[in-house]
Amino acid sequence: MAVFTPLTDSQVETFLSQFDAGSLIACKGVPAGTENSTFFVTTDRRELVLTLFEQGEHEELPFFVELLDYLDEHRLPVPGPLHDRDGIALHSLAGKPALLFPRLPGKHPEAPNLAQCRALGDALGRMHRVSQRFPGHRPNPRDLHWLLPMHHKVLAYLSPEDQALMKDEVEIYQGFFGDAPTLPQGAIHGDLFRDNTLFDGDELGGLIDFYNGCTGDLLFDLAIVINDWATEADGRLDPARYEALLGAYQARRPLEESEREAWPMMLRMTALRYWLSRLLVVYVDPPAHDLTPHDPEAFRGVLKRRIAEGALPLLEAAR
Ligand SMILES: Nc1ncnc2c1ncn2[C@@H]1O[C@H](COP(=O)(O)OP(=O)(O)OP(=O)(O)O)[C@@H](O)[C@H]1O
Ligand SMILES: N[C@@H](CCO)C(=O)O
Repeated sequence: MAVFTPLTDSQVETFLSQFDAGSLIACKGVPAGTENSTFFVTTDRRELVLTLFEQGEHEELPFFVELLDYLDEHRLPVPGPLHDRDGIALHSLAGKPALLFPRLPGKHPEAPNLAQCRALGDALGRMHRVSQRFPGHRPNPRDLHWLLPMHHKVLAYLSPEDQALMKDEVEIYQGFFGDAPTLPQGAIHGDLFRDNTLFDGDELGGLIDFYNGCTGDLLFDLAIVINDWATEADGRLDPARYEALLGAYQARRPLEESEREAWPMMLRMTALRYWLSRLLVVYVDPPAHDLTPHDPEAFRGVLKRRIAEGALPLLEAAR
């Protein structure tokens, strides 16, 4: 159930007629996704994805279009939005902002193998190389500046032990990142979980769902990826997936010394970022629809592991 706004064929036909993308054969709502209405659209020329933006800050949509255009121009595997005959990508449909994308091949990897981890590390490394020159700007909405005020909102729902854990951690990040040198900056995906990628076998079909995209620490993106892609259900890092992903990443963009120093702390901070965002969904701001929220406990577990065990060693870049 991720069609919050149903569309008629005639609405979609009129919408499509503005683009050079062929005429409508079929339009089917996509059940996955929790935030936007997504449709798979088949025309006589190609397969497309139509997204209606149901929530979020619509004034930020031009940033996402610019970012996807930029990455697409640099040959990254992302769905570059289609522009109409006047060069405009962002439209309105059924009263909602709408974008049309190419449909990328593949499905989300549930248990990624090493080849898939290498492919993802390679793509993210390439993306971060070019994204450092991306001219757009959108401050990271989920960095330490967000953790500081937001963690107070969930404390009342936590056990005394978890309250202490969360408060202590946020204080440690403040001390650490407050004194640390600025880390390499650029445009980041901001939520590159397995379900925001598509794989056709071992081949990466694409990175999707850039609506957490922003500019900030590149290392933040990489830590989110490791905490999802190279982590067991009990929060433990999987050494083989960790090395495959980081080796491929660093072959494209070797980490700088400042990043290597910040790495264990960044893994902790991004684990807490998801523990907190998931707690907020469960207790503070539940969505109107009845989809099962993601489990906050999983990221509490990741955080506790990272605190107890640190990061695995960061090998030198494979050259
Ligand atoms: N360009 C694309 N090519 C192929 N499939 C796509 C594309 N964009 C989206 N999808 C499919 O549609 C689903 C929902 O899209 P998306 O993740 O953008 O929605 P969402 O509502 O923002 O979801 P989320 O809960 O992940 O934030 C994806 O899981 C994927 O299966
Ligand atoms: N990737 C997020 C949900 C979408 O923002 C999570 O796993 O909590």
